[in-house]
Amino acid sequence: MYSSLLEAKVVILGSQGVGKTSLVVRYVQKTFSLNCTSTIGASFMTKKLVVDNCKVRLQIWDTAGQERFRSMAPMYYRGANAAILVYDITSEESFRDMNSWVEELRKNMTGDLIIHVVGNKLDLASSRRAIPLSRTEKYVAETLGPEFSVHEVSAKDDDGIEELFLQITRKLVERKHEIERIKRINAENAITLQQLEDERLQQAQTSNNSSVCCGI
Ligand SMILES: Nc1nc2c(ncn2[C@@H]2O[C@H](COP(=O)(O)OP(=O)(O)OP(=O)(O)O)[C@@H](O)[C@H]2O)c(=O)[nH]1
Repeated sequence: MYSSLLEAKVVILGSQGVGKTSLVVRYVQKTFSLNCTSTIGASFMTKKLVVDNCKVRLQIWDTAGQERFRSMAPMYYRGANAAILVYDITSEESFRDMNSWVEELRKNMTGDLIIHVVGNKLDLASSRRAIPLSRTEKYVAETLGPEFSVHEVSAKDDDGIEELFLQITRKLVERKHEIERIKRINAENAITLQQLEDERLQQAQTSNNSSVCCGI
């Protein structure tokens, strides 16, 4: 018997071609393709799992890495409980880009956001590695602090992906009460905003009606 259900939002960010879609598809559908099409805007997949006696439903948002979609990203990371920042271990540029995501999230999100930095394409490490793991670990420790985690994974070889999502889910379950409290506040705020909007529309209608009366 499970104690409860936790619904949480996880967003995947990173530059074009680092393997964000491949990572999500590998985790949720257990498949991999070398011929993925580039993501347009964003899409999401759902994954259900049980961790520490808690049923969890992860809503995983896969965002587009192309520069032309960058300005849309806040729409997708808003309300996220965890973010996976992906770079490609064979690409210096994608590593630098990951840093810009860190800065953007720090500016726009609260400290509650769980952030995991992920170097993908570990299967290419022996032939084409450009970013040593020690460099990422140093960067994360100095920039984000010791509570942030670093992983190297391969969507192609299904290496490290289950472990990545398991670690994130464990943290989400630990913070379950806080996540539910924030959700309740957001829902209440949404109701208040709706009430304000209804009142505004009602007032506008009343004044329209009265101006019609005056005009007669
Ligand atoms: N060797 C190797 N190739 C990978 C791996 N993951 C993804 N790829 C390949 O990298 C390319 C890009 O993968 P995608 O998953 O589309 O990358 P993305 O980050 O979602 O790209 P955008 O949607 O354009 O942002 C594809 O050809 C994948 O097959 C991996 O772990 N190893």
